[in-house]
Parts: sequence; C-alpha cells; structure tokens
Amino acid sequence: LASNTYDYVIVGGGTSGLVIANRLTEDPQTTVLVIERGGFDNKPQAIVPYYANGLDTSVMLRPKSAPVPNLNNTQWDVNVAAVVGGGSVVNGMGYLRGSRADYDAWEALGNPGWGWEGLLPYFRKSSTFIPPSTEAAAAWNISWDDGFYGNGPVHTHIPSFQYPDMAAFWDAYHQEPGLQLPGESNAGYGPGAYWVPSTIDARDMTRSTARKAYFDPVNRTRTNLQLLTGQTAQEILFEGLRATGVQFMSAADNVTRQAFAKKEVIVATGAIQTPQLLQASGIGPATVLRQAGIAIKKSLPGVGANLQDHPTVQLRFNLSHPSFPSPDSIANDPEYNATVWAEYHANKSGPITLTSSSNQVLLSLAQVLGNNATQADYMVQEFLSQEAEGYLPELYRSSPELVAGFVAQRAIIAELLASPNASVTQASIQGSGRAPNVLLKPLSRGTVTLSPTNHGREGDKESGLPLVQYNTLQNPFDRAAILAILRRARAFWANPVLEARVGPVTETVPGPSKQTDEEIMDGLIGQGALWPSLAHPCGTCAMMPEALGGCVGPDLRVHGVQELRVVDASVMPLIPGALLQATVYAVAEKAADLIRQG
Ligand SMILES: Cc1cc2nc3c(=O)[nH]c(=O)nc-3n(C[C@H](O)[C@H](O)[C@H](O)COP(=O)(O)OP(=O)(O)OC[C@H]3O[C@@H](n4cnc5c(N)ncnc54)[C@H](O)[C@@H]3O)c2cc1C
Repeated sequence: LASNTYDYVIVGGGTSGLVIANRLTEDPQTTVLVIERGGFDNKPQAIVPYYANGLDTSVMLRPKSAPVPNLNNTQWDVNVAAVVGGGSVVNGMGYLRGSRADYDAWEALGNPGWGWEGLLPYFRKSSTFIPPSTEAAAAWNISWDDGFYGNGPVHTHIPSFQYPDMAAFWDAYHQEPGLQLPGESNAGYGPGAYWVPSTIDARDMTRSTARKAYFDPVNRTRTNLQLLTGQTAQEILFEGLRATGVQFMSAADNVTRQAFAKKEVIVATGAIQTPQLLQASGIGPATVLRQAGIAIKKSLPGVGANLQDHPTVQLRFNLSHPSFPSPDSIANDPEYNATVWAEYHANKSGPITLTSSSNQVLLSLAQVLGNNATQADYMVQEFLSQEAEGYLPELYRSSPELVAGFVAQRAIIAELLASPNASVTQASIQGSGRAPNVLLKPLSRGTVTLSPTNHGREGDKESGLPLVQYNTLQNPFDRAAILAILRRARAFWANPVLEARVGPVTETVPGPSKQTDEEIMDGLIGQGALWPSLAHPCGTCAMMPEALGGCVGPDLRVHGVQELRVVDASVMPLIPGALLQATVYAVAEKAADLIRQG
C-alpha cells in the first residue's frame, strides 16, 4: 500500500463498488481505495456473451444455503461473485428495470427521492442502448425508446441474430388476451411482452461489465484510484461510533492490513456479504451478535433480515419439431458449433452474441389469473388478513420493528398486486422448451446471519461465509402465486399457434400428470425445479427507517453510526419486478451523487 489513508475506502470492487469508485475519483483531489476479494478475470467466459448461458463458478463462491424447510430441506448453492466487477461478470446479462410502481414503493417506505422519477436520471446516466440492425428490427418488430437511456458506461444491446422459433412465440403472444406489447422494456411500464436488451457492448460484441464500463477506462489515468485485489475485508474499524477504516486479509500471504478513510467507509460487498461484514463489525441483530461472541456496537435487527430473491419455477417442454437452428444446436451439433464460433471470431455476429433470452413476458396478478381482478383481490385480501408474525423467520420474533417493517411492505405489495401496473411474474422466452417462470413479488422473507463459529476472518475463499436461509414458501401466498403462475404458463404453452409452428408441445417438467396443487408442488420440489433464488438476493440492509427495521436511511448512511454507508443490492427495501443489475447500477450512480454532496 502506497499509503494507508484515503478519503474513501470502498469495500467490494463489484458492480456497485466500481461505479462509486469511478464517480468519486472524477475529482482528482479525491482519493479512493477499493478492497476486493477476487481478482481480474480475463477468460473468454467473462467476455463472450454466449457464456452467459452457463455459470463460471471459477470466480464465484458457492456456500450451501441452510436447508429450506418448504423445499424438502434441500440446501442450495448460493451464487456469489468473487471477482473484479462482481455479479456483472458472471450474470446472465439481461438488462431490465422494474416498473415505475416498484420504485415508487421504495419511496413510500420512507425514502424520499427513491421513486421512479428520482431514479430515472440514474438509469439514464448509467446506460447506453445500441439497437439491433435495421433489418433485424424490422424482421422481429423490435421497437425501443432512446429517451430512456443515456450515454452511460454500461452498454446494452439487442443482438440482431435471433433463433427462428422466436417468431412462433411472438405469434402466440399476439393472441394472448389482455397482454400488452408496450415496446420499450426499460420505461417502467410494468406488465407486457418485451424485447429486452442484454449488457452487451455492441462495439465489440462483448460483455459490458462494471469493470469494463467503470474501471478499465480510468484505471491507468487516475492516480487517485487504487484497487487492491485478493483482499478480504474482515471488519470495519471504528473510533467510538465513527467508522474510520477497514481491516482486511490478503489471500496471497494471509497478512492482515488496515486502511483508513478520512471521509467515509462505503460497504459494497453485495446482499450476502454486506450483512456478514456489518455483523462481524458489531452492527446487527443483538441475538446474532451475542451468539457469535461479537461486542455490540449498534443493535440493528434489520442487518441480514428482509432477504428477498426471485423464486423460479423451471418449467420444461419438448417441442417435437423445432426449427434449425435452435438454442440447443450449439451444444448438440458440432458442425453448427464450429460455424457459429468461426462467425463470432470473424465478424462478431451470430448466435454467440446471444445470451439466454432477449424476451421477457411480465404479467400482473390479475393477468396470471386469466384477467380476473376479483380473484386477484381475493388473494391479496387473504394475505392482508394474515397474522404477520406467524409467517416470518425466527429473527423477526425478537424485533417489533422488523415485523412493523414487513407489515408496511405487505400493505404496499398489496397495492402493487392489485394494480395493472406492477408485475407478479416474469417468463423468460428463449425459443426453446426451457421456460423459467419467476415469482417477482414474494412475501416470504429470508435471513443472512454470521456463522457463530466462523466470522469470515480466515481470508480463505470458501471459509467464513454467512448462513443464508432463503425460507422460500413460508408465506402461503407465495405457494398460491406459484401455482397460478404455473397454470398460466401451461395455458400459454398449449396455444395452438405454437403447435402449428413447432409441432406438438409436451410438458416434461413437472409433467402433465401433475394436476392437483399437491401433485404440482411435490413434482416441482422433488425434481429440484423450484429454485429459491435467481441469484437476485437483495434487501438485507434495507433502506427504511429504523423504526421499520431498516438499516440505512435515504442517504444510505447506516443508522446509528457515522461515516459509514452501504451501496449495493442489500439496500433495496423491496425486490423490483425485474432482473437486478439495471437497478444496482442506478442505485450506485445515485449513491455516488449523494456521497459527493456529503
Ligand atoms: C449467476 C448470476 C446471474 C445473474 N443474472 C442476472 C441477469 O441476467 N440480469 C440481471 O440484471 N442481474 C443478474 N444477476 C444479479 C446481478 O448481477 C447482481 O444483483 C449485481 O451484480 C449485484 O451487485 P452488487 O454490487 O450488489 O454485488 P456484487 O456485484 O456481487 O459485488 C460485491 C463485490 O464485493 C466483493 N466482496 C464481498 N465480500 C468481500 C469482502 N469481505 N472483502 C472484499 N471484497 C468482498 C465480491 O467479491 C464482489 O466483487 C445475476 C447474478 C448472478 C450471481
């Protein structure tokens, strides 16, 4: 370390951390240190869009979750990036914002300035949209609205190549009663069938990551920005209640070092590790800290509570006569495989530029229920009448604030679900028989807690990770919603337009024999086809008032201590009805402005 004192120390050089580091060092007088656990990844997996169809686990930590009681006590791999650029290097690359109503809900939870209008300038500031070719736009009827993007560092694009069977799916959408086709997917419209961009840099048809967008362009020129890799932060250092620095350990030599912040420490370690780092530093639920033998600096029950993710049903169908090529051709046909890779290397075009999906169908609860608003209202009234505490994790029992916060969230979710302007589900349409259907507005809440015996001090890649309890399906609404979503999906896949184009369609997961609620749920769970997570964890250090179990205020400062902010997916109080990264970038851009304002 050239020096061990900087204006700002940012913990986590992931998606959010690199945005903030870039923006703060625009001022040459401001010095910033970023401490990152992972290293630089220059493998093709981190660069070529096609690889977003799979998982590069070599740059991820994958602790096992706690057994999920309602999923047969199965333990799931928790997918956490450990690499410069964080989740943006390993994710599926879809770029989709939630609806206007989703962010207005954040504002309604006590966060002035965090509604759609407050975030839109930052959605624009962070993004650039490059359209597909004129021919592709005409052939696929792709429309967009430039007004919702800017000239920002993150590049987004809809590839011109699309698999032919996508046409069959679009024909089927056109026949869906009540389904809107609003055009631009990132305008906050909510429900509809959309062409959705991916974080592809169309200049060279590579993955647009936080590293490529925010770090590489300034790395050589900004001497006021320093990034340390291979360093795991163990603890935030304090003088009294004022954060002064960070203690971290090098994976290379296990040496522990400290760095100090003249102005602020900013935690950007993501929704799984941020609560762990805060808890390890004495900020968190008193019961968790006591069990782990950690002295309480600030009792804050919400640190590690309110975990939300997107439970996903992995429906599968068999198309008897898919067109050639199909999304499976690259894996199944060596000749095609060789041709498309050659095309990518020569022209940066073709199927290798595609991620798993450029299409998403978003539906409101009433649409899921066959355009039945009365039935939607019934489901909403049912969860509103629940005794909240009965359906929340253990951690909530000792905290009236957490329960009050959940009840406030629940009232807002009820409004969203009763409205035609917010989505309860998202179906990713891929041009094959793969059909992930996502529950976007779960009422169940999970937790992230420090291991009582292992606080993450070892510096070792795998050790010291927190215990993640997804707690999927604890709230009966989630089960009812998933069943309704599955039945709605079945009706869509039975559309005769599809059969006319791709031959008879047969459901393989969970399978046509599963008809009653119990059969469907048992089938999905038994086949491992109900995932607790779409790698969208958030909410574990929520932006809400302390009286509602929140951890940070609308300025993202941690309640009850000084000079400490959190900026990453953990501050989202409610999970948006969309993929997460677009929102993560906008939150970090807005946070950078707030930090500069002091
Ligand atoms: C497999 C996968 C697929 C996804 N697919 C999509 C998708 O298609 N579309 C979409 O919009 N979103 C997707 N997401 C979600 C999205 O990428 C994340 O929400 C987003 O990247 C999270 O950003 P973050 O800044 O909160 O955390 P991260 O980007 O995870 O950054 C946290 C950083 O902190 C570092 N760190 C953690 N602990 C420490 C420590 N103690 N010391 C030092 N450094 C530390 C980590 O190494 C990491 O680099 C996906 C995520 C994953 C993992």
